[in-house]
Parts: sequence; structure tokens; C-alpha cells
Amino acid sequence: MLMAPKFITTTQLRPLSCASSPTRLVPQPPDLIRWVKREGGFVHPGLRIADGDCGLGLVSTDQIPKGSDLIGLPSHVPLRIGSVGDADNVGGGVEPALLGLVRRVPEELWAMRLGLKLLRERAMVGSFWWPYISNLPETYSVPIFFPGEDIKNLQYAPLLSQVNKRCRFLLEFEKEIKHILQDVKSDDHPFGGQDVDASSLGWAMSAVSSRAFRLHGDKLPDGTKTYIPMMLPLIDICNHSFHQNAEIVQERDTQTSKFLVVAEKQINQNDSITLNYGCLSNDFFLLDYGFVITSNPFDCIELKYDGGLLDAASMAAGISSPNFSSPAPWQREILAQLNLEGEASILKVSLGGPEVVEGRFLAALRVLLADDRETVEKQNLDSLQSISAEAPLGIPNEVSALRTLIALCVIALNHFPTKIMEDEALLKEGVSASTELAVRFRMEKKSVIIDVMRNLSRRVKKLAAKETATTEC
Ligand SMILES: C[S@@+](CC[C@H](N)C(=O)[O-])C[C@H]1O[C@@H](n2cnc3c(N)ncnc32)[C@H](O)[C@@H]1O
Repeated sequence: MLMAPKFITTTQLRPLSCASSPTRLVPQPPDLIRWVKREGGFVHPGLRIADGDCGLGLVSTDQIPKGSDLIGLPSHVPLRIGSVGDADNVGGGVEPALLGLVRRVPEELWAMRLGLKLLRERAMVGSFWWPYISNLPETYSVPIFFPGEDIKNLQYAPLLSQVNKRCRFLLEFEKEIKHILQDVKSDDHPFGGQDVDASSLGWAMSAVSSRAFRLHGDKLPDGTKTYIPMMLPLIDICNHSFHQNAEIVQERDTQTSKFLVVAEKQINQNDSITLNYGCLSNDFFLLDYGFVITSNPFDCIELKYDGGLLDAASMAAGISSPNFSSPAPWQREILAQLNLEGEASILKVSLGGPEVVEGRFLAALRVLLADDRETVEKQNLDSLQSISAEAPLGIPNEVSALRTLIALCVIALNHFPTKIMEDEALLKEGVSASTELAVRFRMEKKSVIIDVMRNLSRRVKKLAAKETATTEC
């Protein structure tokens, strides 16, 4: 758990500490639409910023036809870390000291890299981006800021481990930054001599993870595409929907508008302008954006592939002598091809989402429940991994695999310390915002498991009926 940011304030520098407004960094920030237009950007006249259920959002005051340009940002407006020179960004000269810090952040925490730049601009009086930064929320509902009790309330080990990893990183990075910057003169100091602690780093990382877009950068000499995280002022006021009505188009050839938001469908009066942040599980939505989506079709649960656990699940499902923990050599070969055995193995498997059962996992179950190699070798690995390839190794094999999975779901469900009904009762009592988020997150995970069980049970019933019909014929 991290605390709200606290910084030393000097007269020359804009304080990094929280302003009095409970929501934005300053109580009355500049008009973002006016600023974007002043900088040469385009904003459709039928748009306004409005407060709603998801915080601020962009709302249409008029009917807007499909294909219309909604927002256009010139290339100097996005906040990003450019290539080493960073000369193409107005006010974006990243000092060597800041770049040195950026390079210390692991690639997977890209939001922290850009977060350092954001912190630098937040500290700097006269920053070109101040009209934008002053409009940013002062707090974020991501779990690194949850009280310890609510981190436990998530009840889901993979997310707990991610939250702890981020908190640990921020605490370590605070020490590292303090050590590196202790002798740096105020003129060369990336934060103008201000102290930066884990909480302010967490604020910056969350501001970026919840608002930045990863857009195309230059192609590398070998042809691979690069993605550059950028904060896109005003565009990032658009909230998320899987049924979005707008999309970001990156214009690479014109000099005036490099980043466009275009209406993907007709937008009616009072509609919110929405973008799709990605087909993500609730783990990512909560960790990076601080919200949870009810009945998220992309939510899933993560399990560790474990022969002993699968034997237990299989026996609970009434399958006699399963051999998940002692596969035959030919079965081991297939497990290695599925990356479930051997040095390069990846033992994380998932249930839920559009796939229902991760292909590698399903294939492993089918193969380990098959009695003979010949039947398995008649199938290719793709069909063994596909749930829509109905019973590729025969109905009894498929029923055993699905029943094992259902039993595994029961085990996973029993692993949660509370039941959905208890969670619902807790929410009815009225709890803090972070407890509510944690409880809703774990309820969604349990619903994913229940949905998978229902889906698999339907398949078992269908197969059983098919088998009966074949026997009767
Ligand atoms: C890119 S910002 C969008 C603007 C933001 N609402 C604001 O007030 O500045 C992303 C944040 O908006 C909120 N948000 C966006 N879409 C949401 C949704 N579908 N449900 C709940 N919160 C959402 C979350 O707080 C998220 O971190």
C-alpha cells in the first residue's frame, strides 16, 4: 500500500503535493478544449467535457455523423519520451539525469518511464503541458493505493502478486532515485530539487497507465514496429467501452493533425464518446485503470498447471486412475510441444475469456486422458487445442477432460475465502470505494469460474446425449 504523495515545496517550483480539489490537481484547471484549439488542434463543436459515472468524459451535444473527425491533435501536443534528442517535442528536452532514471525502469513498467517525464513536467514551472497536467486527477483508484486490508480483499493470488511487485518496485525505486540525485545540483535536477517518493512515483505511474495510449513509433531497421506510449490531452478524457463509438487514427504524413479521434458510428446527442482501451481482463483494468467491468467477456482466471492437482480434480470427477502426475514418455513429448514441460515451460494456464479453456491446457488434458498414442497422433496439435473441435479423441475422452476441468473449477471456487452471496451482502452494507472495488473484482472472478463450469457442463450434456443416441442406433 502507498500513501498519497507529499513533496517539499519551494518558491520557484510548482508543488508536486496534492492540491485542495478532491478530484483534479488544481481546483479550477484551464479549459482543456480551449488549450487544444489554441495549440492548433481541432475539437468538434458538438463536444463538451462532462462529469459522469466514470469521472470526466467527453459528451456530444449534437448528432454527429459516422466518420466525422472529433478531435485532432498536432504532433507537439502529446506528452511522450521521444528518441534520445527528444527535440521534436515542445518543452520536451529530457535532461540526461531524467533519461538515466528512465533507463533504470524495467521495460514491463513502461508507464513508470513516461511517469518520470510526467513528474518532471508537473514539477516544472512554465511547463508547456501544465494546462493538461493541472486537469489530471489527483488520486487514482488502482490497488497500489488500496489499504492493506483491501489488497487482501482481492482474494486472487495472481493480482496480489502483481500489486505487491509494483509496490516493492516503487519503494525500491524511491531509494534508488534518492541515492542517485543526492548530489545533483538544482539546475540539473530532473525534479527541480524536489523530493520524489514512492507515492508520487505511484501517482505518476497510475496517471500514465490509466491514460496513455501506445501508438506506432518509427520502424526499426529490421522492419519491426515500435510502440511509443503517449499521453494524448483531451483524447484521454474519453472513457472505455467494448462497444466504442470512436477510434484513434494516427496520421503519419500530415504536419497539422497527427492524432485523430474519428466517429466509428453515428453519435447521438448526449452520447458519451468512448474508445476501446483493449480486450483486457479485469486484472489489467483494475491494476492499470482502477476499475472493474461487470461480465467482462475477456476476464479469465489464471491457474498453475500442476499434475498433482489435476489428478485430484480428475478423481473427484470420478475418473479412475488418471496419470497427470506421471505421464508416459510420448505424452511428455506433447506436453513439451505445448510448453507445459521442459526448460521453456510456461505453467500459467487460464480458464474463461473467449477461449473458455486455454488451448494448451485443453490439449494437455485430452492427451493425458487418452489411452493410446495412435489415436492422438492422428490429430494435429491445433485441433487438440481447440474447444470447438468437438471430441477430437472420442466422446469418452472429451467427457473425462471436461469433467476434470469442472472439478478443477470447483476446487478453484472453494479456494476463495468467501462466497458470492457473502460478497453481495457485504456490498449491501456499504463499504469504502476501495473495498467495493476489491469485492467486485473477486465476485467477477468467481462468476468467470461459474460461467466456465456452466459452459463445460452444457458440452458434457450434449456429448452424453450424442453418445446415448449412437449407442441406441
Ligand atoms: C483515460 S481516463 C478517462 C477520463 C477520466 N474519466 C477522467 O476523469 O479523467 C481513464 C479513467 O477513466 C475511468 N474510466 C474510463 N472508462 C471507464 C469505465 N468503462 N468504467 C469505469 N471507469 C472508467 C477510470 O477511472 C479510468 O482510469
